[in-house]
Amino acid sequence: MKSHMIASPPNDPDGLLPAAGASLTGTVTGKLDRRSGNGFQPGLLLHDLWILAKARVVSLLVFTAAVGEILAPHALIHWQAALAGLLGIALAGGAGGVLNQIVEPDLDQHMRRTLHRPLAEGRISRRGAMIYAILLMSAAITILAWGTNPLTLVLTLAGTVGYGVVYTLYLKPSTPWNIVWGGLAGALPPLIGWTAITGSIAALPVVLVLLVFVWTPAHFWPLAINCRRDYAKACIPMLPCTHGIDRTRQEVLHYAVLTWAVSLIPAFLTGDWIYGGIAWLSGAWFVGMALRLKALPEGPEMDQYARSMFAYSISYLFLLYTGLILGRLLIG
Ligand code: HEM
Ligand SMILES: CC(C)=CCC/C(C)=C/CC/C(C)=C/COP(=O)(O)OP(=O)(O)O
Repeated sequence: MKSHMIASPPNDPDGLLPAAGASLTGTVTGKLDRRSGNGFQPGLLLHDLWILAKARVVSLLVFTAAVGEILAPHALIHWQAALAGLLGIALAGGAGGVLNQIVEPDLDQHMRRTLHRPLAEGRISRRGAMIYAILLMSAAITILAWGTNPLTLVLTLAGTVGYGVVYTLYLKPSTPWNIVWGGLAGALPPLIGWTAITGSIAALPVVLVLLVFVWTPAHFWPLAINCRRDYAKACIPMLPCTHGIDRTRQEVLHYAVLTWAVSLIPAFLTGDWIYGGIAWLSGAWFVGMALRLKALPEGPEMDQYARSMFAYSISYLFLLYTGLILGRLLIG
């Protein structure tokens, strides 16, 4: 199935990758885990369900959907559809995260970032996780069917299936461009938010989808550079493993510039100069980071900087979408 050669991992010299139990979403799991011999702990179960649903990632998905809703005409009048849309996306996004982890416990065990996840450590069974995914998805479908419209329901289902099935099962193990196409699922929420209110598609939310779509590679590949040895060990053909670090840094720069350019389109569409200013400045910083990442010699400093760029990518997307709301509130 794999047509891409994965470089064998060099001896791991770095204290750069997160320590065991210190994944971005797994820090607390690591701590709780050491107490898990003490019988059933509801707090631990709740935390595991939170991790399984990738709740922190989902929170940004929901935020981008909320911005799609706020930008739609007459959002306040349709507040019930707005609420149903956000709840549906949160539940369906969570189901996508659970499906992803049901497929990948073996892979997760090989990566320090993910080895303390509930399925990887066997605290939750595949069957239990599948029941959880079905419950989340059933709730999402019920709420979206009741409170929104068929287009919103179909787009949300496409997001869950696109991430939980197409990306996880087919793209991720087979091509280094997995996240470019897989990112489309995670890019849909601003459009889903818009359709929840209007029931139709328009240019502005499509540009907002394009924005998250082109942002995703520059969001993820710096982390993949940082975690490349673990990806190689797990035989996942991520770009730094198949095409090397230099090519990956070049692609990060391409996508950072593309994201900067696409981020300016909404300013032209809406005439919103507050957003335009925020997009220009925060995008220039992102491109600056990509340039510095490219210039650094390979080694611990570059690995550390790659992780900083990954962290900034999240703040950057949050800033852009906050800028869109600010502009709408202040300029109208
Ligand atoms: C295929 C597309 C994507 C890939 C491969 C990807 C990959 C990742 C990875 C591997 C992490 C680290 C998670 C962890 O350690 O548990 C992460 C974190 C994160 N991602 Fe993405 N991501 C993608 C799309 C998105 C999208 C579309 C959004 C939101 C719009 C997003 C928002 C976030 C956030 C907020 C975090 C931080 C989570 C935390 O702090 O725990 N990602 N991403
Ligand atoms: C509209 C809708 C419902 C969309 C759902 C889409 C969704 C949940 C996208 C999240 C993207 C994400 C967390 C990728 C992680 O990649 P990975 O799985 O390779 O990372 P990992 O190594 O941390 O598991």
